[in-house]
Amino acid sequence: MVDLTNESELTPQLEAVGEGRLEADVEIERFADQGRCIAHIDGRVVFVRFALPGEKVRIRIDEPHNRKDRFWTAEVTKVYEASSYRVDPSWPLAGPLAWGGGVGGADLTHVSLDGQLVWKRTSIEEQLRRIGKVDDPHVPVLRVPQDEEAGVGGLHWRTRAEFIADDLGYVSMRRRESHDRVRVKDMPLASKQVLEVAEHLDLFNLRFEPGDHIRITAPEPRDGQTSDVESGNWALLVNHELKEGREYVRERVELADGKACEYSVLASGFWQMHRMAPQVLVRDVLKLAQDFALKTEKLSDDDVIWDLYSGSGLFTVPLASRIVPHGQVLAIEGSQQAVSSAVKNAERNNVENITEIAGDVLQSLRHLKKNLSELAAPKLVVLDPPRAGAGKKVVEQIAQAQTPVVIYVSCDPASLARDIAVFREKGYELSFIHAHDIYPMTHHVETVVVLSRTGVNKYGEVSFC
Ligand SMILES: C[S@@+](CC[C@H](N)C(=O)[O-])C[C@H]1O[C@@H](n2cnc3c(N)ncnc32)[C@H](O)[C@@H]1O
Repeated sequence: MVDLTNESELTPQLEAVGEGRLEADVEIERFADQGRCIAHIDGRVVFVRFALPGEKVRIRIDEPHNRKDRFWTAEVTKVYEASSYRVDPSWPLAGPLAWGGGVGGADLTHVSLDGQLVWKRTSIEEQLRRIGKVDDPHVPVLRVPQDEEAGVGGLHWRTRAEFIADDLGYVSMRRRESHDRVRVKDMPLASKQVLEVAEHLDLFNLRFEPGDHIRITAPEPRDGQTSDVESGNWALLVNHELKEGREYVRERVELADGKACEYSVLASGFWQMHRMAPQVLVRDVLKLAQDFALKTEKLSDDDVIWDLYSGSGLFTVPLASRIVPHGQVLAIEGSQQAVSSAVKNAERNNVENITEIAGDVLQSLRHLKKNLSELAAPKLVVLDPPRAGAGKKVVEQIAQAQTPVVIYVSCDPASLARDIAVFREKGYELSFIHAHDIYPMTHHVETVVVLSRTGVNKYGEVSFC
């Protein structure tokens, strides 16, 4: 540990400020991962929260700070010279601890919406260069329609909001670096529909058992649906058990052709969180499937598509009905409950050309040739893995199946870059990439990529109007 009583251990940059705390004045150098930026103290890297490149700031080093650590982590306490991207925290409670914040969930709350796009673009490009070995990547990051509007400003996008009950049983959130739970009476990232449901339930004044996990799920109403809370299309879950509302909520995704797919989704399960994300991502996948697979004749409408990590069938249903209406979609998903929803969602949309497998993607693909050989040679693979990515072995299975086109939807640029590196080793080229800011106010971002067998149009032009 750094001996705070020993002057020689405190370099000129470091200052002991009482209660075992160390502070320093630093210049912030560049963006790093996890919503942090990089500074240096005496040659040691420090990852700083709530900073921006080019700023001069005072930071407090997180404890414990061991002399032997290769790097430290820290948080801004004071800004001397601000970046042009700095704004007052849009949600102060999620801002720096020193300014009365400390609850998680909005680590870019100090960054303007434009600055957030720059941050995310830089971070994806950096991972692609460093891990994916992609030369000179250009990754446009698109803002979701309506996120910039007055009264929204990057807030109110979560259709699922989660809390914990404090010692008195009130709805609260955990404060970083402590066991404190801070009672909350608002959640600025929650969609307006979630907040309406919270008001209807008087949620922020209810008492739960201390430590209870509380979740509200409330799909954003779409055209033709009532926005009335009385419609009952929402759920209050405590410790994953339904307390009020519905076990399954209805979600409607409007497609570019003016029609819509209807889904029934387990309120406690996975669904794309941003109120517009399902629509934005489905439209992307369909458009990219058309432009990179159908139009290039790599795929015909009677071919096979794999939809891996398929959840409740968000992509499976429109792929089956719009892209291969005379072929088959093989969907593989690990959660049995999500697969049950997906089967019902296919029926709900009158789609019959889907084969669902409940199981681990890698294991299922390994057994495919033996059990379902007619589905073993897909002309298009769509995959949307969890944060850890698909991994080398899954990528190898896709490559072994001689798949000409792959559409990869990713919520983590680092694992995406790792998987892209493997695809490239196996002869695929990055044909298209862009990203959507479906997690404003956080460092998270959703990237959509097309990989095709070498020779297919690199960085092909696709117009998403
Ligand atoms: C990012 S979600 C995507 C779901 C769906 N594509 C959607 O957009 O609604 C990832 C999904 O992968 C599933 N999953 C995670 N690991 C898996 C594995 N090893 N094998 C199969 N499914 C897995 C999760 O249950 C989850 O539904």
